[in-house]
Amino acid sequence: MTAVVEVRDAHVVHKARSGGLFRRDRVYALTGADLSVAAGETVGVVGESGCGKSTLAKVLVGIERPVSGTVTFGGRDLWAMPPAERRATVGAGTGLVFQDPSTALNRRLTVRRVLRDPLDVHRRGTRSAREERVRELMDLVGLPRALADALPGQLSGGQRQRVAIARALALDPALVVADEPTSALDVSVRAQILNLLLDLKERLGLALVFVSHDIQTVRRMSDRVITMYLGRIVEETPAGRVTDGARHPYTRALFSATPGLLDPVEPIPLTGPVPSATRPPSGCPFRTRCWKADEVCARVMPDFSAASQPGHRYRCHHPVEEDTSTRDLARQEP
Ligand SMILES: Nc1ncnc2c1ncn2[C@@H]1O[C@H](COP(=O)(O)OP(=O)(O)OP(=O)(O)O)[C@@H](O)[C@H]1O
Repeated sequence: MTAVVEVRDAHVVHKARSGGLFRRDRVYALTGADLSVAAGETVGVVGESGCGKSTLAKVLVGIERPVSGTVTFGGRDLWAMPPAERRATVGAGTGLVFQDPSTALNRRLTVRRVLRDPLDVHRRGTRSAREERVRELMDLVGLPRALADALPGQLSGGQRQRVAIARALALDPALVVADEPTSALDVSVRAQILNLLLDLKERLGLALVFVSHDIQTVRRMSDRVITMYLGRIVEETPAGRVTDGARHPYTRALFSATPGLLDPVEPIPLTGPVPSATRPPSGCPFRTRCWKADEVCARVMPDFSAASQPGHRYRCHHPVEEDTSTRDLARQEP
């Protein structure tokens, strides 16, 4: 499968926000990330708060520049392009759907204006072709055309998120990144928005990256699941295997703690806090909370190993045996 977007060995480092202990503290938001996403596939990204999910999302759509590493879009190095070309490539080639449509949409612009804006900026077609495209986009996301002149404040939360999705699709992007697209919505409309995203991915052949705290939803939505911990991708698992086939102890623990599994598994408790991203532990970052860690884990960050299934890889010195039930894992001494 040809990759729509490919990230290689990407590092993102921030200056710590004020309030950090030291003014020169650095936050290691993304460390050595490798990921590629192909047309027609959904890649889910999971991990606890602050592990770098949104940073990875921003790197994928070219709004965060890694301090090192490459981002290749449609086979071309994004950050080697002249700025105007990069803006055009990113603007037309990618769409980003944010968590909260109330803040992502300008309150003073009608639905029509919101959807026309990217078409105007990128000078797509004639005036009447743009009007036609607005109608097409509204149909695509299931918004009644009668709402074209409504302001965001006159819409429901679900309708606002449909507008945001339509705007992300306006220029026919190859890649859509949805960062927590349903967490600000009423539970009753979440499933509709998720189904809409999946349906659009199928119909338009999109590469879809789906970031969420809601692990169950990620599992259901995705073909592949990326597990992140303290800025690092620690496992990439075919979605059907994450509950009982994942090899990284952290992925197992994360998914075992998910309520609502069809086949409930014994929860593996995640003990202790996530260490600070300004001072990540040496070696494997998960070692301070891992029941399998030894002195090798404290010294060496493991490389990726391939699991028996294609598309499944993990970074761990002491991986969980394949298809071990979490019941057995939970019985092991921490
Ligand atoms: N602009 C910034 N300046 C300083 N630190 C930042 C900045 N943006 C992100 N960070 C830090 O980088 C790390 C990764 O943040 P990121 O938002 O990518 O995590 P996340 O997994 O998306 O978190 P959440 O699930 O809470 O949204 C965190 O420690 C965060 O505090």
